[in-house]
Amino acid sequence: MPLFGRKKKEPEVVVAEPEAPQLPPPPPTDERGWRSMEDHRDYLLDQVHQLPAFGQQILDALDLSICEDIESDVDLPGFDNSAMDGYAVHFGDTLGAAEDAPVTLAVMGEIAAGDWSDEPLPPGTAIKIMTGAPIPPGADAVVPYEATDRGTEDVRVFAGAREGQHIRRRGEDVSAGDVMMRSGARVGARDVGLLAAIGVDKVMVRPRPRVVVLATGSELVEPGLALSNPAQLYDSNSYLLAAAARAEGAQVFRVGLVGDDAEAIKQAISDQLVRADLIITTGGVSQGDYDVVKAVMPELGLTDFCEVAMQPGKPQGFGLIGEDRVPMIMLPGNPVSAYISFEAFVRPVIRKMMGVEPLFRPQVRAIATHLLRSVPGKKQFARGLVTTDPAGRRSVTAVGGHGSHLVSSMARANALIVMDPDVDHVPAGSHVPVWMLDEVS
Ligand SMILES: Nc1nc2c(c(=O)[nH]1)N[C@H]1C(S)=C(S)[C@@H](COP(=O)(O)OP(=O)(O)OC[C@H]3O[C@@H](n4cnc5c(N)ncnc54)[C@H](O)[C@@H]3O)O[C@H]1N2
Ligand code: MOO
Repeated sequence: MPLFGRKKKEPEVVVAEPEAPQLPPPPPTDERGWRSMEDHRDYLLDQVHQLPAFGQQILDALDLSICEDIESDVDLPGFDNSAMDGYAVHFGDTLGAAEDAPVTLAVMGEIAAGDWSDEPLPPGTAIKIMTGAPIPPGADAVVPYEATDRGTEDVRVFAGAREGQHIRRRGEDVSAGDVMMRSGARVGARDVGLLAAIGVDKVMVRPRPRVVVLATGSELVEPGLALSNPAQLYDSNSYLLAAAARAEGAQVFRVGLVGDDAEAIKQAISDQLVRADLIITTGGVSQGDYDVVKAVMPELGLTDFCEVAMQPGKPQGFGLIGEDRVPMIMLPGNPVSAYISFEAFVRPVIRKMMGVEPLFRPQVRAIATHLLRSVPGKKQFARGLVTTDPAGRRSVTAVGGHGSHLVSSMARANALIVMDPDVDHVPAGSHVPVWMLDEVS
């Protein structure tokens, strides 16, 4: 065979199939195939991100998380000024003044709040001064009107003044360069006042997440309308979740109801993607023949349906939906399950998006007023009513039963009693962990 006539073999080019996008590997499960509440929560938190900060007018920044340290450019007060309506004087001129031995001083004029003059106050004289007006050079005390005869040409002073009395000093409240707010703090009403006082009109904050809330279920009816048969019921979940999300600071769009119809659900979710940072649905995530959410959502994005070792709230769904991978949390339909799932999963997600700490409800301890029973193998969330005695000791009483449909006892509760999967009961008089639902954090 001619040496040079042999054709070199072309190396075979192997083109790798592009990998289909996937959610990160889910957390481990137990022998029943269930995950822990904490693992599922952390799995969701890992897949959502803080929203980018933007400049917001201070009043509209209320309740949002600030993303910059705010240093004051100014002193507060910005100048020495009077704390009283009265007369600025040299305190030495008033020594020994008394009701029966007044000191008389010539009045040089008047200074109102907002007036400014470099003119020093001559010794032996006084000048009328209003609250907030600048102290003239040389003056070192203010005598309030009540200790004078309120004279306009001359004034009689009936009490000796102390050096510096009723003078508010420049910088005694804030010095230029002081840090007023730290990045990560939540802007409260008093912060808004302080920001305005130092002349700041806009701050960098994380926005309110736009949260779309949608209920699924053909049996549901909008409150205010008539039920057309006894098997129908009012949609309470979308209101409950919308209210809970709004209370956390989200900008909520409550879309309302969609029936158990695959096309209608796909259409409704697709329509909402454009305005959502987070979508929350309820219903249709369990094993039922009409649990359509679970069936159709994989067509719209990356999804994860699972069972969590908790009660209520066992069936859960999560997705990153559409081209923009909008996070979607699909909660169970039972109203108590939906709410407890909100507390366990949605609230921390909203807080992460807003950059608000702490992400989780602080777990505090309360004394059980009676025997509490739990279902071992699941983290149990019972509805509780916590009372606090004058010494600050909390006691908790369960309200209602464990049923996930008991909405009235949920409304009466102010706490969730948390019993870990290894707990089957808590004796009366023992401490039990609770999440306080109405405390602002
Ligand atoms: N065979 C099984 N059945 C069920 C299981 C299971 O593991 N195997 N899990 C149960 C658990 S736990 C829960 S929680 C529910 C969750 O079911 P879905 O998410 O599919 O919810 P639905 O079936 O749509 O509704 C359940 C229940 O809640 C009422 N509901 C629904 N939406 C609303 C609303 N917006 N407002 C008020 N009430 C609502 C609905 O009428 C049903 O009564 O599944 C169990 N079944
Ligand atoms: O988890 Mo279901 O939420 O037990 O009623």
